Amino acid sequence: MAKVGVIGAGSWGIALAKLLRTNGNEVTVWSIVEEEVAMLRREHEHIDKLPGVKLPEDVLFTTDLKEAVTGKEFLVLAVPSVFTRSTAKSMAAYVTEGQIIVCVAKGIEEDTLMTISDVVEQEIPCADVAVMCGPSHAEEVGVGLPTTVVAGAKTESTAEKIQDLFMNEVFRVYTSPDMLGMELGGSLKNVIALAAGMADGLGYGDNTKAALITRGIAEIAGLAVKMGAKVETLCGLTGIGDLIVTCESRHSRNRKAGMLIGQGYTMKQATDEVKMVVEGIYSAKAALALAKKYDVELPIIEEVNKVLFDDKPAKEGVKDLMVREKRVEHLNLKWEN
Ligand SMILES: NC(=O)c1ccc[n+]([C@@H]2O[C@H](COP(=O)([O-])OP(=O)(O)OC[C@H]3O[C@@H](n4cnc5c(N)ncnc54)[C@H](O)[C@@H]3O)[C@@H](O)[C@H]2O)c1
Ligand SMILES: O=P(O)(O)OC[C@H](O)CO
Repeated sequence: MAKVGVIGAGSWGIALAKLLRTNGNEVTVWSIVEEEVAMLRREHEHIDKLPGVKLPEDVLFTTDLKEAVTGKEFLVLAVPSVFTRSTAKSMAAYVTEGQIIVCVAKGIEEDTLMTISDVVEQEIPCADVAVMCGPSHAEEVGVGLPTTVVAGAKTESTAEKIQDLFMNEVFRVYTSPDMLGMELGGSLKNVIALAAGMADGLGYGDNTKAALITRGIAEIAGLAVKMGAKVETLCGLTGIGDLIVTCESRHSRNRKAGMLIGQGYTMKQATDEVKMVVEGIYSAKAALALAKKYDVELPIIEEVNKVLFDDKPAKEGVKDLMVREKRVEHLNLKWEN
């Protein structure tokens, strides 16, 4: 049994807090939002973001970051990516050497183009910073449906500690040394999910969706591998696995936002309707900036940016993808004759 602080009380933080308590750990959940903590103390349930998922009565809730961080062997950082730096900065005063921080948010910092784990490491250099991601919607983890994820860390021993902490008969955790590949897969899939949602909103079919998923992973892998990630990671749970779930699931926030945009909502109207964080909107610009920096073509992600930020109708975006200059499927495959 370990002492764990879950930092962030949105749907993912709450689902993981329940899982960690079920595994026998002592769990304290922190939120910056006072009303949220009051509601969680009263209801033992996040009635807005994860309704129907009751937390054991002995899970503690606090707005005091010092209380949530001090003396915990593991800190699970579950705030949306835009709040990662500010939250890590505030945590830094209380974190001590060797505490393991498991980053579970998915994003790329827009100004610096840094991954979440790099941001946390910059703000809290004494911590052992790791990541955990994969195809895992809070709504399903919260009710114990079989789920698989990957724990990535700089050392095998840390990855295995995280594996042991979270793993149970309905939550299978693999390990990986490729944190970069995991984080890029997890962040960039959200941008493709917006495109998949737009296709749904436009009334397009399964062929369109399959095309977006497969050409989407080709875009993600092309960029990620050029940045130093391993191709195996993009073929695994945190690459194609997470992309499939986010493009297909009724729980997907990014797909839902895209669908509403495809139906004619503005970006603001769509995110207001979804209510939970739509990370792909933040990662879209960062992805384009990375593509420029690493000289990689990202046609789907480029069109998503135009729809989100230049008011281009989604239908025109799809058409422009279809009539791009003709080409081979894989640039590295050549005819021998
Ligand atoms: N929900 C999922 O199924 C899921 C699964 C895997 C990964 N993730 C990732 O986890 C992260 C969190 O997602 P979520 O779905 O829990 O989000 P959410 O929208 O449900 O929750 C957001 C939470 O952030 C916190 N918050 C609000 N303002 C803040 C501030 N100024 N500073 C710090 N914290 C603040 C609050 O606790 C709020 O409830 C995202 O990066 C998401 O991609 C989510
Ligand atoms: O699928 P979404 O858009 O809800 O994103 C949340 C998580 O990244 C799912 O793995």
